[in-house]
Amino acid sequence: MKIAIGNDHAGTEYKLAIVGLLKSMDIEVINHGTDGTDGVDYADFIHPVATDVASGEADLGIVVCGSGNGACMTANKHQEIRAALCWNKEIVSLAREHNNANILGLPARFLAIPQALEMVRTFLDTPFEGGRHQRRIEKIPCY
Ligand SMILES: O=C(CO)[C@H](O)[C@H](O)[C@H](O)COP(=O)(O)O
Repeated sequence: MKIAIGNDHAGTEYKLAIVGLLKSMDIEVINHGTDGTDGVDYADFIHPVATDVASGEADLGIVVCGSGNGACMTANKHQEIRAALCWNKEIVSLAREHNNANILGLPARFLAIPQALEMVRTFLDTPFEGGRHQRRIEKIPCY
């Protein structure tokens, strides 16, 4: 499995913790985020994640910014992307089971790091249910 990850300055500490978790699981990581804490513009670091997931270069993506909104809004501009802004592991499960989310969006300023790591594990472990949800997600990119 290969994961693309991106973040702005608000998400750096979280991104580094997530990369550590993924590497401990022998998961390959493509790091498109800033590794610093100087202010940057999230879109510059999130579009490459969405491009990797959309092209199949990465299996899934993870994006992190302060609220998670800017990161998800950016990723969701790509037709093939379903980026889900999540704030607990139950929402993450639903984002995978019902929405087949291919990018997890995390709001760093509203999560503790252990909680974010648990959400990442849930994102990776939870399969899409298909069925009625397949029909529904096929209607998302129509407009
Ligand atoms: O873009 C965002 C909001 O959707 C992110 O939360 C950013 O991380 C945030 O706006 C950064 O804010 P800052 O005041 O420039 O640190």
